[in-house]
Amino acid sequence: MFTTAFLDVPALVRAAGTVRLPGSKSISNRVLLLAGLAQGTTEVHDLLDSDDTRVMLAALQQLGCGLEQQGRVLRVTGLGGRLQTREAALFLGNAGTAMRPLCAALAVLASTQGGQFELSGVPRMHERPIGDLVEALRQLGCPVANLGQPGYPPLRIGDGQVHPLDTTTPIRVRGDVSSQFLTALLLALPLLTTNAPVTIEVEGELISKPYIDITLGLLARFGIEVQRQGYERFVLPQGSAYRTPGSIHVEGDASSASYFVALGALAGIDSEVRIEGVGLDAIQGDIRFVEAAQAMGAQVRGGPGWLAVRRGAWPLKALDLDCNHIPDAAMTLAVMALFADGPTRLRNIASWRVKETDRIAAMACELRKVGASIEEGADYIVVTPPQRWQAASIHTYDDHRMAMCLSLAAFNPLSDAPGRGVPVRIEDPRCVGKTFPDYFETLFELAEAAAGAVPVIAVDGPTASGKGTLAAQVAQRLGYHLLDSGALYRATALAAQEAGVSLDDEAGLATLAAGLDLRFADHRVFLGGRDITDPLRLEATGGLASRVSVHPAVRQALHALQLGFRRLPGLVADGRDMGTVIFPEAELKVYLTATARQRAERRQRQLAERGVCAKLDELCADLEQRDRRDQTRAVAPLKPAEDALLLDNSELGIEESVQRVLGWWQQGRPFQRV
Ligand SMILES: O=C(O)C1=C[C@@H](OP(=O)(O)O)[C@@H](O)[C@H](O)C1
Ligand SMILES: C=C(OP(=O)(O)O)C(=O)O
Repeated sequence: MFTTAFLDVPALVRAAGTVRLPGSKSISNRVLLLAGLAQGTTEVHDLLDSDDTRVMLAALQQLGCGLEQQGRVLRVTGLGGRLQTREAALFLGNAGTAMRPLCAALAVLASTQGGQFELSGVPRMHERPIGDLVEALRQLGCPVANLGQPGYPPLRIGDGQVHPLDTTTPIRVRGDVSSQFLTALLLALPLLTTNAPVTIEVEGELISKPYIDITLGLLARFGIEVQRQGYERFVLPQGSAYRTPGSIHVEGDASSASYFVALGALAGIDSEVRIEGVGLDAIQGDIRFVEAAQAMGAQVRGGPGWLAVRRGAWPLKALDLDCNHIPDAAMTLAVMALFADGPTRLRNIASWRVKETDRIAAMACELRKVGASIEEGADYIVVTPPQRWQAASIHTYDDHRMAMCLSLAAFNPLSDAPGRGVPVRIEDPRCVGKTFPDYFETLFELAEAAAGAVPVIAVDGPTASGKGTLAAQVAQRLGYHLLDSGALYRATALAAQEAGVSLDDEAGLATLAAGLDLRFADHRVFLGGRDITDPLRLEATGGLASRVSVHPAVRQALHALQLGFRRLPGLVADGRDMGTVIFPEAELKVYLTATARQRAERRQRQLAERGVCAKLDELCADLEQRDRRDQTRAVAPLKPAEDALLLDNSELGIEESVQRVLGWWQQGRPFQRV
C-alpha cells in the first residue's frame, strides 16, 4: 500500500493482464458478524483484509469471539448468542458495514442480557446518519443514547440493565437514507425470534436494494430463511437460529472490479483486462456495473468467477442511467464519462452525499479539475467530457473510491498532448486501505505508461556524498522505485571474486554482469537468492566496484539492467552516471557534493557505528583517490550532467537535502502544491 502524501500517476495509454480481486467488503463484514453470532466455528475463506474488516475483527475480538488465522482461512468461533463481555468501547473507523449491523446486534444483546457498549468511529463516521436505525431499535425498547449529535454516532448502546423488548408489533425502519439500517435489523433480529416471528416494515422507498439481497442470501447460508413481500415487509420466522455453514467463501469485491472493468473499456486496446475472483454469477449487485460499462461501449466476456474486458466503442458512449442499484460502482461511471462522446447523466444517487464524503460535491470538484464541465443536483450529476485535459492534483477526501476512480483519469489519450496525455496526482493514496489496500500496485502491474512518461529522478555524486540515503528517502516520499546502481557494480565485483574472475578481465566481468541474478527487496539485496546486503556495504567492496566500473564492457552489460528499473509510478536512481549516461532524459538531475574532508568525516562516523575505527586522513586520501579515478575514467566519467542541479550538502542535514530535492521536483511538476 502507498502511504505517501501523494502519488503521481503518469499518463497511461494501455492496460493488459490479470487482476485477482480482494474479497468483497459487504460479504466479509456480514459473514464475520453472522459467524460471530452463531454457535460453533466457521471457516471463512478469502476474507477481505482491509481497514473495514480490521475494525470488525477487532470488535469481534473485544466481544470475545474466537479468531484464528490459518493461511488464507480465518476460523471464527461465535458467541452462540451469549455475551461474553458486558461492556466495551468499539472503534469502527469509517466502516458503515461494521457500525450499522453491530449497533443493532449489540442493542439486542445488551437489552436482553444486560450490557453497555460504546460505538464510535472517525470524524466522518460521526457525520454519517444512523438515526433511522436508532429509532427502530428504540421502538423495540432498546436503550440507545447519543454521545454526540442526535442521529449520528458516537452512541451508547444499552445501559447495563435487562429490558423487555416488544417484538409483537412490526418494527418500522426508513429505507431511503441507507439500506444498511434494514440490513442491520435483518442480521440482528433473529436473536429475538425464540417465541414468535419478528416483522420488519420499510418506510419510504428502499435504496440500494441489491445489498438487501446480499444480506438475505448470507442469512440463508447461516440457516435463516426470511419471508418477504418485495422490499417492504420482511418476516423472520419463529425459532430463527444462526447455524454456521461450517465453511464459507468470500467472492471478490464487485465494486472493486468496476475499476478494472473501466480499465479494460478505456485501455484494453490490444488485449483484455482479465478479472478473477468475481464473475457473472456474483451475489453482489454491483456486478450490474458490467451492463452500464457495456452500454458505454466496453466489450465484456465473463463466466463464473471471472470477467474479461477490452475496449469496444471509442470514444465511449454517453449514458443516462438511474444508478440507485449500484451506488458505489456508479462513481466509476462518472470517471468513464470523461471519455464519452457527450454528457453522461447519473441519476438517483442522493445517498452519495452521506457516504465517506459528500461524493456528488467531491466528484464535481475533482472532475472539474481535469477539465470536465459538471452539473450537479441533490441526487444527480451530469459529466461533460473535457475539451482540454489538465494535469490535476486530486483531493480524495479520505474516500477510497475517489482515489481509485480518479486514478483512471490518467488514461487521457484524448488530451491535447498527442500520444502523451497528462498525469494525475492522487492525494493521500493511503485511503484505498478501506477496501483495496493494494489498488495502486495492481493498477501499475496492468497499466502501461505513455512513452517516456514514467518519471526519473537521477541523483549522482562522488562516493560518500550521501546520495544513497538521499535517493532512498526521496523514493520513499514519492512512492517511487529505487535503483542503487552502485550496488550493481558492487555485486559484479563480489560475484567476480567468488567466481575467481580477475578484476582486469573485462570480457569475463562483462559476461558475469550480463547474467547477474540480482534482486532488491525490503531494503536488502539478493544475488542468486543469497542475501548479500552486508558484504555489499563493506568498504573493501566499494573499492573493488570502482575498479570493476572502469571497464566499458561491464558498464554496457549493466546498462539494460538499469533501464529495467524504470517502472510505474517512477524511479529515483542513484549512482555516478545516472543523469549523464543511463537516464539522460531524467526530469530532474541532482548532483550531490560535499568536500572530501566532510565526506571522510561522515564515513568515519558510519564506520564507528559499525565498530570499525578508521583514520580520518587515510579515509580522506582514499576518497580523493577514488574521486580522481571516477572522474578521469574514459567511459562515463563522474561529472554533473549539464542540466543537473548542484546540491552541496556539506552544511545540510539529510532532511534538509531531501526537502531541497522534493522542492525542485514539485516545481517541475504540472500540479499546484498539495
Ligand atoms: O450493505 C452494504 O454492504 C452497503 C450498502 C450500500 O450503502 P447504502 O445502503 O447506504 O447505499 C453501499 O454503498 C455500501 O458501500 C455497502
Ligand atoms: C459507502 C461505502 O462504505 P460503507 O460500507 O462504509 O457504507 C463504500 O464503500 O463506498
